[in-house]
Amino acid sequence: MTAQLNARGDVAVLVPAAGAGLRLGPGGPKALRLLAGEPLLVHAVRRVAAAPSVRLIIVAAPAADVEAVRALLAPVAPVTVVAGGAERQHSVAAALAAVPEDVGVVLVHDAARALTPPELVESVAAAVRGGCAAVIPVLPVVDTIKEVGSAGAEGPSGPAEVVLGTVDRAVLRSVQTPQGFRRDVLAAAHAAGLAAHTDDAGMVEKAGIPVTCVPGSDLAMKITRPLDLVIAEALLHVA
Ligand SMILES: Nc1ccn([C@@H]2O[C@H](COP(=O)(O)OP(=O)(O)OP(=O)(O)O)[C@@H](O)[C@H]2O)c(=O)n1
Ligand SMILES: C[C@](O)(CO)[C@H](O)COP(=O)(O)O
Repeated sequence: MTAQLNARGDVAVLVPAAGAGLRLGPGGPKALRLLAGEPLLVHAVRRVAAAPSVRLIIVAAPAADVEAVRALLAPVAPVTVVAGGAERQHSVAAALAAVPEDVGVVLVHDAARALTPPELVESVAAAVRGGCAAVIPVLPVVDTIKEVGSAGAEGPSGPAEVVLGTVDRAVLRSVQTPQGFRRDVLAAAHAAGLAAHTDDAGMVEKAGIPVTCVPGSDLAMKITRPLDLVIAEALLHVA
């Protein structure tokens, strides 16, 4: 039975939280690493649960930690916890399988984006409700972006790279979560068994479905590397 948060909400939020966090360094699964004394997953779920549209939350936890994550989240919000998979998209598929048939809007949100404000959850959900099949929050790219290739020779720190070209950043966007979908659209993309993708919108896009952008939030940064934890701690007073 799927735990309900708010019976009047129309949105299920899937929270993939089963990643190892290799880029963050040693210290166990990333979603359980502490930020100001609380696991990232607790920060993330608390903010998702504060969004009025959210009827239920399904967390994909590391398989060995399912019971521990249930106990951890019980005081935070009513959530359903399932075992995640080897890749992010397997974790999302496991959580999607637990969504009841009568939920029409499904959001997928990284536990690693622990400070994402409830307002962003609402704006993505509203865009799906307003008729968009798939919705992603985006930010402009702030650095100059180069395409590189191998120079075919060894440099001081491994194979040397050379610049092949400069990409027009005006047409590029940095993509965040939550990503929102009509439930049938997300389910069809996962059922199609597409090749590996780093985000769900990529799977939907490959299926030929239009993906709509809405403004993202600096607070929805992904905690990926050690410096990101320091930045997130500094942001806590505004997030
Ligand atoms: N098998 C996986 C891999 C990732 N994730 C989740 O997907 C989100 C985004 O992934 P990322 O930030 O890249 O996390 P990790 O895969 O844990 O990081 P790394 O690549 O550094 O190991 C995270 O909330 C992570 O827990 C997941 O549920 N299952
Ligand atoms: C889904 C995502 O957060 C969009 O930016 C991102 O692709 C997930 O991170 P990963 O490092 O690619 O797994």
